[in-house]
Amino acid sequence: MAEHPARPCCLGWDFSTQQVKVVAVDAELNVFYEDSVNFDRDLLEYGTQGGVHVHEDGLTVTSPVLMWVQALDIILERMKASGFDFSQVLALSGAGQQHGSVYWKTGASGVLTSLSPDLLLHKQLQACFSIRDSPVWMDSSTTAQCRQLEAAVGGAQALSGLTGSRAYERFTGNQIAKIYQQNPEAYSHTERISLVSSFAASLFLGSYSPIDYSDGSGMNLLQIQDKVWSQVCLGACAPHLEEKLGSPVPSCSVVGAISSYYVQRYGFSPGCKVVAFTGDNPASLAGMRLEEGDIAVSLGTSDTLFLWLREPMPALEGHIFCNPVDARHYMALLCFKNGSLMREKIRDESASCSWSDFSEALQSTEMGNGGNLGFYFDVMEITPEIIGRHRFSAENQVSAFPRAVEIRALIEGQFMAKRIHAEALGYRVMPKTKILATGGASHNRDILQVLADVFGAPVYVTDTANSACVGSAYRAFQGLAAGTDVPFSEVVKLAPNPRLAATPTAGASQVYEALLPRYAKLEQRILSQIRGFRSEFLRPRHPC
Ligand SMILES: Nc1ncnc2c1ncn2[C@@H]1O[C@H](COP(=O)(O)OP(=O)(O)O)[C@@H](O)[C@H]1O
Ligand SMILES: O=C(CO)[C@@H](O)[C@H](O)COP(=O)(O)O
Repeated sequence: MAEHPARPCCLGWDFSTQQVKVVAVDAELNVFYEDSVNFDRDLLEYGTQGGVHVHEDGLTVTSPVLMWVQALDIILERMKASGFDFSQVLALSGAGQQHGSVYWKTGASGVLTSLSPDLLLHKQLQACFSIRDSPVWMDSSTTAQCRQLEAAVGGAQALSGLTGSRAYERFTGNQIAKIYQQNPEAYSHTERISLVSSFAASLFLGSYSPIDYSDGSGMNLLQIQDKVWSQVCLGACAPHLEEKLGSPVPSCSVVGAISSYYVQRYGFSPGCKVVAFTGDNPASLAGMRLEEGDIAVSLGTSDTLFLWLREPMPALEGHIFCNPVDARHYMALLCFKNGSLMREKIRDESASCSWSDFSEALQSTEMGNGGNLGFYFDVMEITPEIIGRHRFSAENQVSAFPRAVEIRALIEGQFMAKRIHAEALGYRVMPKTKILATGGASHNRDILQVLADVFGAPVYVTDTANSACVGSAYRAFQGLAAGTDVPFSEVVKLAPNPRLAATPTAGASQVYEALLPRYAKLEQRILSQIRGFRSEFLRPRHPC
């Protein structure tokens, strides 16, 4: 067993779509331990693809809740086997994929508070969930519930003004409403509903952790200005919901001390603090030390783009969340569902399953792709609501591209969409704009080059692409400093600065200034075709 010197630290966890990850960060903010468990590869028995099960209707998407628990067992056992000194952990915090929900069965809190240190968690929590397959952010089966919620509050804009977003299928309130409507018995046997983030925090606390304001903003239930549950939204979703959710708390709250289970089984100090867990995007904002004016682009399972905001400006597109590190401020977020899994599909089809062949294709093609543009949405996209693959040469619509052109069309299209939708929210790229990239695909320099070219701004990365994990560890340090009025920027002042990864190629701005309006126009054209098709298809048929 390797010996590790004593090193006081904080742990940062991330329960994301495809894996559970952890980092240990010392008092000088150096990351000295990293590990992850991948659901598809390391937990074959659950049979997930990309960490999820897509149901037969093509809309319902869930993950087995016990798989998440077992992944935590595996990582903790590995850390123990490697000689990790848990007694040095001062505090921990974490992140979860946003919007997903966990349904604790009546009586589960009793099991949580009396965990036996002799058994793994997943063995003890088997019977603790009234719904064993948790709906996750990729689910888009709740359109009816979304319309009901918007109608209850006076429309989409009214809901957005109140909760930061119009009704979105993946948002937790609509997911809860569907469960209540379709499975009222399971709902009535549920004593607590957690987000993935507060569920993970509960595992460490040995009792139910509250939901934090920032991840709570992704539910269509929280009034983002007053930071209380909206009674009208709760009432429109399901009965007795407030008591099942518990009261939300500021994101930097210490929610308690670690459960004695971890003290006895792994040697944590009983004084180790648990700081409220939050969503993976808010945690990334902390991990990247995002500043006002910067743009963060996360290239994980989903692609997201987010910004620091002083004033909320809720709109019909995009989301406003409470800021995870400064309770007075907000963050804006755009989410794109066809992110890494779409890139992997095109890699497998057009680059022999190899990222290096994929990169070569990007290197061998020109900026602007000779006027060839593509839209690649194998699953119904969130921003904008388009499905299918749509390719356009400089002249007209085409059904296929040569392999290398296909790859550049995918990546340029993904980044043009991000720029267009960010600008629709009022964001402008300025001469001093920095793009901070994170997530699995930020390892790929050629992808980052296209990002720099399309935005006409330099792209920076941090040493670890796990910004949600690192941000969680930083937030744990922030929790330790709570009550001392030390701002987050002060807590993370020793953290390494992001490194420059790509600068715009000469001539890029001319190429993309011309292409962006064309891409936006084609997007509108596809959207209106899809809307036309939908209304034709859904029009009530009168028997003649
Ligand atoms: N070299 C690479 N080029 C492009 N994409 C990559 C590369 N390495 C990993 N990825 C992508 O990173 C994704 C995982 O990203 P990650 O941020 O860890 O996801 P999540 O946090 O959502 O589980 C994988 O699905 C894979 O497609
Ligand atoms: O739905 C959203 C944000 O609104 C997603 O970004 C999820 O939070 C999943 O995150 P990753 O696992 O892709 O990081």
